[in-house]
Amino acid sequence: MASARGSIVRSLRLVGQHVQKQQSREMSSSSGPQRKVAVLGAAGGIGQPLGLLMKLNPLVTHLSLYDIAGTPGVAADISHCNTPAEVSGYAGDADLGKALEGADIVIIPAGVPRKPGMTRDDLFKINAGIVKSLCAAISQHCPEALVAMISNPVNSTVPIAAEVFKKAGTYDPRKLFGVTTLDVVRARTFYAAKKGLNVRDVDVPVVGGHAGITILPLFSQATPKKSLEGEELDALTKRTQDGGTEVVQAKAGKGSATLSMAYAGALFAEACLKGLNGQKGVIECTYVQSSIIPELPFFSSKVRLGPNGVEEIMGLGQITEYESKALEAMKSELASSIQKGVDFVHQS
Ligand SMILES: NC(=O)c1ccc[n+]([C@@H]2O[C@H](COP(=O)([O-])OP(=O)(O)OC[C@H]3O[C@@H](n4cnc5c(N)ncnc54)[C@H](O)[C@@H]3O)[C@@H](O)[C@H]2O)c1
Ligand SMILES: O=C(O)C[C@H](O)C(=O)O
Repeated sequence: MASARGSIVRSLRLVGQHVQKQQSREMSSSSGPQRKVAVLGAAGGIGQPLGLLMKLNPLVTHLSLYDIAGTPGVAADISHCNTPAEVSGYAGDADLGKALEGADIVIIPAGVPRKPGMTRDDLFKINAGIVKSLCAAISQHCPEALVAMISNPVNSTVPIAAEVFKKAGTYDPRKLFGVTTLDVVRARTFYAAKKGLNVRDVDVPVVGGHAGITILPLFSQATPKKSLEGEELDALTKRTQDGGTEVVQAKAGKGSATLSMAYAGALFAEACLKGLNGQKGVIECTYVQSSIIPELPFFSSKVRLGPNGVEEIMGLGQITEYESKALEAMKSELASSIQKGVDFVHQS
């Protein structure tokens, strides 16, 4: 009897804690700034779980879900979660303006994913056009928004977005990002597992771009610091670079990373929201217009985020000979992917 009463008291206490947490979340959301986040490609493999994670984020007050089809259903479903963000679903070109109007952040996972045997660059033919038309709409309806590009090939789709914005006269390089957070998420996971560390304590900067050898994890700067060299370093570097292919092969024709990408995209969007809201010390690796490697006008490195997007692009820090060789090796591929994106906008 006494133990039954004890367990009822414990359950009531847990319910009380849950309600308190919920209330404090609602207060922080209703007392904080109004923030509209738009997801373009919201009915897709990434878009759906990403929409869900953004609905759970207390910094989001309005979630706008856009796709060419299917979004009313996704929006109705997500809107039933008892968190404060208001949810709207928009489907089709005619609704794109409404989906974007007033957005603070636009996240773009629209476009086709890889199948086994394909490179990310094989997606260029289809995704370049999709990104171009979505970015034209952004420059018309929410030119001040931060734009977080997930659609592949990121190494080219970000330069495409930049050129579209330049043409429209709305380009602000501080507000355009290629989302490379999944590379960081993978590097942290693989490093923690290899070194027997608690993954929550681990960080690994990843620089360069987002395809094969252009992905360069800087394990020499990983924290907590553990010795990593020779074959072990090679294997971990390669696994991080091939993380996307590992998932594509495991899914065997049913697409590429969606759930881990939604998680990574939500982490990145939250960092952008914190920066917009004036939180200090928000640092993420992301692919942005950069001059730290002169021959690569876009490059991913640690970036400090703030109320205007990019506040500071941090240098590479001290890198090892191994990393410096890998950096040299990626340059021509990354430079030509960037140029391919630029040319696409000017030739089409
Ligand atoms: N940056 C990264 O780390 C990373 C990680 C994983 C996947 N990706 C990329 O993200 C993209 C999406 O992947 P997915 O698995 O979600 O694909 P998916 O096919 O499941 O979903 C894509 C969605 O985009 C929509 N879409 C197509 N054209 C559109 C348009 N003009 N406007 C709005 N929506 C449009 C489709 O209707 C679909 O719902 C792919 O290009 C993939 O390679 C990037
Ligand atoms: O690998 C892909 O095609 C998707 C994505 O870029 C990833 O890294 O998982």
